[in-house]
Amino acid sequence: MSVRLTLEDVRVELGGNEILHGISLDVAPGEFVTLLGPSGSGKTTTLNVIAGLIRTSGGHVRFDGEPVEKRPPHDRDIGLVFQSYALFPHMTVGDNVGFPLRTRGISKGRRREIAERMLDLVHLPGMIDRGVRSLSGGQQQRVALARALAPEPSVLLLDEPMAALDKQLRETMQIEIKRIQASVGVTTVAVTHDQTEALTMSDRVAIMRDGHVEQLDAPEVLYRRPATLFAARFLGEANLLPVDAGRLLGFDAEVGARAGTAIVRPEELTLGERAHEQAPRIRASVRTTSFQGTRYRVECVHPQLGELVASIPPDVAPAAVAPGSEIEIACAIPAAIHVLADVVPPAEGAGAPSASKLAAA
Ligand SMILES: Nc1ncnc2c1ncn2[C@@H]1O[C@H](COP(=O)(O)OP(=O)(O)OP(=O)(O)O)[C@@H](O)[C@H]1O
Repeated sequence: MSVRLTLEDVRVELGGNEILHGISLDVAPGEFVTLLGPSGSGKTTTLNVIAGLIRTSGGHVRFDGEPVEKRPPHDRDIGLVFQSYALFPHMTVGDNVGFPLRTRGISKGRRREIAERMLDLVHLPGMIDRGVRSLSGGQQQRVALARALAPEPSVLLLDEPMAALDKQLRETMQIEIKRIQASVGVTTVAVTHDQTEALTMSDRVAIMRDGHVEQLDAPEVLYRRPATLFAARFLGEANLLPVDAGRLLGFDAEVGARAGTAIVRPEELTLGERAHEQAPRIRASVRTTSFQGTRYRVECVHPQLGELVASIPPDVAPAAVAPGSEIEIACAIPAAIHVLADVVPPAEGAGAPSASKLAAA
């Protein structure tokens, strides 16, 4: 039932401007791919192209190799879940879930049967006769998902499905959606600008930037081996440190490239006393420390490297990482640091913040 979804060099023009500049994506049957990127990078436009709601000006959209770009939305066999659930408020839960089956001429009895099965799947058993107005936001979102899945679509599209939920509920629903998607095995593309959400739900994440895909990879690969500075900074925090003549500046340690930018994640830095004797180290002064439950996030400043962020296990004495103190920061395994060869670190690296995280837009 689930299909291979392929976008080949897809271009879109809106209002005289090219918005998508050649998007290529290959989503395997049953795979969950999330489009992640800042506001305006083209995530929603890409999703709308797959749904058939926006016309392409070039390239192809294929389901199992078959071009579908000329097919209207209702002829594409797609399930859609939006941020604003778009449930029919005057209908019962069951009628909402069964709605897409009505237009396919499926009998009332059969619709009820399918709706019951779908409501079990989304963990809302016994809710079939409830009015949707009486449901919480999270429950409404489950109904929207049940409705999208009821016709057994070839492709499921999720557009910021969690945006209207509070943080705790969002985290529960991310795991729930992943569970439901995996059990149904439907090819899925989701849009989000929440990196945790992308990491939690997806088999692979496409980082989008200015109407193109910057990198498409498994979350672990994106985090450990980002292909560009943009990808490194968009997903998680990164200390971007210059590498010159094969050595990591400041730490004076040998790394795996002659010149470029080292992507040093906060957890790759630790307190000197916790590292092995030979680990290269620097002295830095602590600017701010925040306790985050499982780690201390320590922001410090080094005269040559600028601002650095280290993630320290929570069992250190708070005084050891107190703001204003001078600490020793070690880089435990310099050889394991990912270096973008021949990529010049951004100018802000010199004496200014080098640890950066693009705010989720
Ligand atoms: N109908 C339109 N006419 C002209 N430009 C448009 C239209 N719709 C979107 N755009 C532009 O296309 C670009 C991509 O928009 P899109 O909504 O796909 O981005 P996005 O990554 O989903 O952003 P967000 O996270 O804010 O939803 C933006 O610069 C936007 O201004």
